[in-house]
Amino acid sequence: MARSLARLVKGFQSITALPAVAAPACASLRSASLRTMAVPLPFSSKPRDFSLPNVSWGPEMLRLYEFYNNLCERETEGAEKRRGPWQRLPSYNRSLKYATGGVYLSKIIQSKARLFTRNMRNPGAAFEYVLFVNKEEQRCVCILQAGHLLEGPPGHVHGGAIATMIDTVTGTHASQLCEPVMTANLNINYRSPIPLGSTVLIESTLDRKEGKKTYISCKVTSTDGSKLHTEATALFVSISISHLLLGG
Ligand SMILES: CCCCCCCCCCCCCCCC(=O)SCCNC(=O)CCNC(=O)[C@H](O)C(C)(C)COP(=O)(O)OP(=O)(O)OC[C@H]1O[C@@H](n2cnc3c(N)ncnc32)[C@H](O)[C@@H]1OP(=O)(O)O
Repeated sequence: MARSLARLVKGFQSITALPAVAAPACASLRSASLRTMAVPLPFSSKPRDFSLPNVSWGPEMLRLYEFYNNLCERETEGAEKRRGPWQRLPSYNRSLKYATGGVYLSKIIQSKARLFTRNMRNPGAAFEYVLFVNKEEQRCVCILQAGHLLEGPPGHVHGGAIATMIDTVTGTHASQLCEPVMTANLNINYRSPIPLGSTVLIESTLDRKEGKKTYISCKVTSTDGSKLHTEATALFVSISISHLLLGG
């Protein structure tokens, strides 16, 4: 048990320590790099980074991706590239594979476990999103393109899917500030429906930290900011990895 705990902690550390990175800009995406980044090699040993553009991304998703991706690099006077204020967060669809030898879950469950928001094989069918974090401003921005399988009310995104994305964005933001954390409380006000297939912005800001507690606010808007779709507040509580293993 102690050995598997150590393996799990090491695994989680390696996942959360994965560097946030800037990716190539969109101009080149339409050509060679889109092909190489979007389509995972069938037998690649590298995990696929789901936050990179793929063929399903529409023009608005690509435009915003390019906008924030450009902010990930700052050009100095000597035309040198330096790290900018924003960082793109890579996103993978499984954590257990890299985290543990599998003591507390059956091998079958463990081998099949996938991150809820990254479990669709068809690009564009459900959650297409990329997160950028600005550590100086303690802000996080997610660009979401909501696919046709997320329908709730006819032609619009399901409230549970919106809640999932808010939890994902605020949770990722909180774990950037003080990892690991779990959602203790999530309050959501749905203000206007999100059309299926549309691209929206999900912005998360740190309200305050009090010991083990991290309070975060979040809003979902149209990409030009003119329409407020959803507002939320969330509380995250810092946990130890054994909390997950021993069932809280
Ligand atoms: C792990 C790393 C993975 C990395 C891989 C990356 C993967 C890619 C990222 C994707 C990101 C997805 C992010 C999804 C994040 C989830 O969805 S998590 C899943 C949903 N959440 C849960 O299942 C949590 C279930 N609840 C629990 O486990 C426990 O209740 C909690 C939340 C950990 C709290 O534990 P606890 O023992 O009650 O904590 P305790 O020390 O008693 O309380 C601490 C403080 O919090 C307060 N508090 C606790 N609960 C509440 C509450 N509900 N309301 C108000 N206050 C509360 C207490 O009053 C206390 O306050 P103070 O007395 O200190 O002032």
